[in-house]
This record gives sequence, structure tokens and C-alpha cells, in this order.
Amino acid sequence: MKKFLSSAEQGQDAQLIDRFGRQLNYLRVSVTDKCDLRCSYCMPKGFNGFEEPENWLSFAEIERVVAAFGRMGVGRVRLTGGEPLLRRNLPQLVQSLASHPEIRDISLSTNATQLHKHADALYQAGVSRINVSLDSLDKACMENITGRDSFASIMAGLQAGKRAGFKPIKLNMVVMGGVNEHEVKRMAEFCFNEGFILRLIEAMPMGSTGQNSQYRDIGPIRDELVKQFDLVPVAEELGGGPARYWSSRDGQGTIGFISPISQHFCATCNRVRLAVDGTLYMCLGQDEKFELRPLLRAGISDQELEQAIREAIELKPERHEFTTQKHKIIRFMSQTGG
Ligand SMILES: Nc1nc2c(ncn2[C@@H]2O[C@H](COP(=O)(O)OP(=O)(O)OP(=O)(O)O)[C@@H](O)[C@H]2O)c(=O)[nH]1
Ligand SMILES: C[S@@+](CC[C@H](N)C(=O)[O-])C[C@H]1O[C@@H](n2cnc3c(N)ncnc32)[C@H](O)[C@@H]1O
Ligand code: SF4
Ligand code: SF4
Repeated sequence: MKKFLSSAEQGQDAQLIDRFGRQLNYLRVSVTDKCDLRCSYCMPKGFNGFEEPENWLSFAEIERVVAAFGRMGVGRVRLTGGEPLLRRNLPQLVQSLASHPEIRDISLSTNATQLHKHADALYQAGVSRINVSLDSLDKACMENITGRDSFASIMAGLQAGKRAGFKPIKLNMVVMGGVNEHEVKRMAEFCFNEGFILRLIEAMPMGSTGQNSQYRDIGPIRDELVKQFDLVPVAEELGGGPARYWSSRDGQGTIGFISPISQHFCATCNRVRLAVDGTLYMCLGQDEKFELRPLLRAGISDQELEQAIREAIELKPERHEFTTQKHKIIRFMSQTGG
């Protein structure tokens, strides 16, 4: 290992900056690779995640890694999965992360099927905002996409999320040709009425599922929505992610556009991902990774952990290559949490 100074010794210089000058301030933490749904673009039927519980990072191990990132300027943490609400006692983890003052934003990505049971506890523990996957308002279409009769439980989860106080609540819709693209306008109206922020996402070719995901360029869809809802671009930051936001001039609603394929945002990438087995993935669309679990279980010090993370960040690639087809990503999205 190269010799690094600890973050305390480095002061301001402790921040994590990669080889391309990008400052990292966002860590996505996957707390399980299991899920109760099988979204057609994400997780294949008959597959239930790779990792056995003994290979999962414990809450204490996750907290150590998050705290190390926090000392190096990473103040945003998003909990994800698989489906994060399948991980038992998640509010305990949230509470421990929230006790670190550097961690100023704790958010959650969920399919919301179990949210009605956990919304209040998660909010009380310190999750302030949530992003919920919802690809359709049609019960049969949702069953087709998610592989299960999931619509009613998701709706109940969304209402529980509202009551609990999460703000904002963003709805993530992966737009798929011939599947749900005709529902975009209806979904926008639903979100405007309910006070949710709609986000339209281009499907990425991750694993066999993502490769067959009926990708649609959301550019023309955005142009249509701009006319339909009289949208103007929003300058204000509405999270830490790659969405570009537009709001209706009357202030009634906001739509975010996430276009990793047609207009990628890698030049401003600010994040890495911690998988449930302790692997740090440097990029959603590349294979560079760094294994933290063996180091954590070998008893490394906090300073050595920071050094290891800095070495990992040196591996972060410039961008994905989803469109060049030079290299296919065989991981499913559920392994890294989106
Ligand atoms: N290519 C690429 N896509 C990303 C990246 N981050 C998020 N996405 C896509 O955006 C989707 C939505 O992400 P969310 O989990 O809702 O989080 P977010 O939009 O980054 O979060 P906030 O802006 O903080 O609310 C993901 O499922 C991915 O499809 C990224 O770094 N690279
Ligand atoms: C992997 S899920 C994990 C969290 C939670 N289960 C959920 O669905 O929100 C996180 C996000 O990844 C997105 N996603 C999954 N597969 C994708 C793909 N192939 N392309 C683009 N986004 C994808 C989902 O739409 C979801 O918003
Ligand atoms: S997108 Fe989320 S809910 Fe759907 S299969 Fe993937 S992990 Fe599960
Ligand atoms: S594809 Fe990789 S480099 Fe591009 S924004 Fe996503 S994680 Fe960052």
C-alpha cells in the first residue's frame, strides 16, 4: 500500500478526488442483494441473489465504512438493494449512520412493497427522503414488469411514506418501448396530483435482463412533456444524483430525466457503490472494484481503511461504455443497487 496521511492529518485535503478531478460526495450502500420482485430489466426470474448472509457486511462494518467515507467528505448516503427493506432492523443501521454528523443526507431507494410496515421507524431513525420504483399505474402491467401482483402494496407504501413525512418522494419509472412508454403522461399527472417528483430513467444494459430491456431514448419524451405541461429547466439541486429536472411554470409539478445512454453524465460523477459483500464498485457500467471485507475482517485500523478507500478511488474509470459494446456488464443491477 502507498503511504497516505489520515484524513485528520490532511484537513481540507482529505476529500476524495479521482483521477479525472471529480470529487466524490455520495456513497450508495446496498444492504442486501435479495428482492421480493423480479423487475424485467433488473433481476431474472429464478435468481435470488448470490451472497449468503455470512458474507454480508454487518451493520457495524457498514457503519465503519460509511464513517470513513464521511471523514473524507462524503456526506450523502443512499441505502439500496436488492430491496433494502428486506434487511432486518434497517432503522438500527440508519440510526447509527445518522449519529455521524458528517453524514448529512440519508436517503433510501425502495420498491415500497414493505414500506407501509417500516415508514415511520425509518423516518424517525433519520431517512429524510425516499425514491420509489414505480413503472406503471396499471395493475396488470405492474404484474407483468415486476413478476408479482405488487401494485396495491406499492400504493399502500407510498401513502405510508407520505404520512411518515419523507420529502421529497421521487418515483423512478424505467421507460420501456412497447411496455409503459404510453403511460408517461398519466404518470406525470398522478405525480403532480400526489406531490411526488416523477423521474424517467433510460434502461441500461446490465446483465441479461438489462440487455433485453426495450431501451427508449427519453429525449423526445422530454420534449413532448415540456409542451404538455409547460415545463422549464430547474436550477435548484433536488438531490445528489444525475437527474436533470424540469418544473411546470405554475409550480405544480417537477419531472427529472435520467439519461445514462442518450446523454450520459459521467463527467460529473460523484459516487461509488458499496455492495452487501463489502465490494466497492467504482462505476455502474464498468468492472473496476475493490474488496473491503477481507480488510475489515483482518482488523485494519481506521487510517488503513481510509488508505484502502483512496487506493480504490484511483481505479475509478472515466465513464461507462454501455453504448460501444466493447465490454458487456454481466452483473445484474440488483447486485449494485442502481
Ligand atoms: N449510469 C448511472 N446511472 C445512475 C447513477 N446513479 C443513479 N443512476 C440511475 O438513476 C436511477 C435512480 O437512482 P436513485 O437510486 O433513485 O438515486 P439518485 O437519483 O442518484 O438520488 P438523488 O438524486 O439523491 O435522489 C438508478 O437506478 C440508475 O438507473 C450513476 O452513477 N450512473
Ligand atoms: C436496483 S433498484 C434497488 C432499490 C429498490 N429495489 C428499487 O427498486 O428502488 C434501484 C433502481 O435501479 C433501477 N434499475 C434497475 N435495473 C435497471 C436498468 N437495467 N436500467 C436502469 N435502471 C435500472 C430501478 O428502476 C430502481 O429505481
Ligand atoms: S428494480 Fe428494485 S424492485 Fe425491481 S427487481 Fe431490481 S432490486 Fe427488485
Ligand atoms: S456510469 Fe459510471 S462514471 Fe458514469 S455516472 Fe455512472 S457510475 Fe459514474
